[in-house]
Amino acid sequence: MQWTLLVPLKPLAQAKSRLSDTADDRLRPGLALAFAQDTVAAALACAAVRDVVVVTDDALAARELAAQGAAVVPDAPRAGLNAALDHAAREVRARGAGALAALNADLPALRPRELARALECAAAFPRAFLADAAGTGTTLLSAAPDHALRPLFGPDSRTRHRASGAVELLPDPVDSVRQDVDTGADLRAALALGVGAHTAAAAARLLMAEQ
Ligand SMILES: Nc1nc2c(ncn2[C@@H]2O[C@H](COP(=O)(O)OP(=O)(O)OP(=O)(O)O)[C@@H](O)[C@H]2O)c(=O)[nH]1
Ligand SMILES: C=C(OP(=O)(O)O)C(=O)O
Repeated sequence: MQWTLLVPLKPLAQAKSRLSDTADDRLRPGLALAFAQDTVAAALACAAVRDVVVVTDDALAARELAAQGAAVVPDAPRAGLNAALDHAAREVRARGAGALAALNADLPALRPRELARALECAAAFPRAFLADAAGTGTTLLSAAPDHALRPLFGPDSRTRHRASGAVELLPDPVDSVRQDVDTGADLRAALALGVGAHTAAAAARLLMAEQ
């Protein structure tokens, strides 16, 4: 099965607010963009992915991610993450997309093969999801062709996605797909897994600023 991935991204100036004790206002937007660039690069390199559609209103991120090969859908509802995903899912389905998955933009250690493994498991179910490394959230939510995505991201989304009937995926280790970065500790965990080039450069700038 070939997938269309929806990658939602907040305006960079507001993104990753929980990283404010790790990266100040001058560095945090660049860090959020770097996470998204590494996420999109790995997604585009995944053999199971047909296309990557970034859902954002951020002009700089839209330009940079389009240059990598992603399509961009504006966050027209401007009513939060789930509304943005619902809107983008309708748009891409109207243009003929089949299997869909929402994938967070904060997965800087993402490995194409691990993403392929998670999507391969997801292909067996109408709707499925992958829990994040912390165990309470969700990094990926999938919908087979002809099934609505029905995103329920946010606090305790693992429980909410399960309660909605989505099947929890338990693939062989896919740590890089689960390791979202919300906090400084998450960033250290992602760096230990091995991040993409954009995040490596942004993390080096963080270290320089600390000295
Ligand atoms: N398009 C769009 N994306 C969103 C919105 N809210 C969150 N996202 C994205 O959804 C994904 C998961 O969100 P979070 O992990 O909470 O990221 P965040 O909102 O930047 O982080 P915090 O500010 O710390 O809550 C990230 O890729 C965000 O950029 C929204 O309102 N619109
Ligand atoms: C929006 C989510 O991400 P986070 O927990 O990283 O805020 C979620 O897990 O549903």
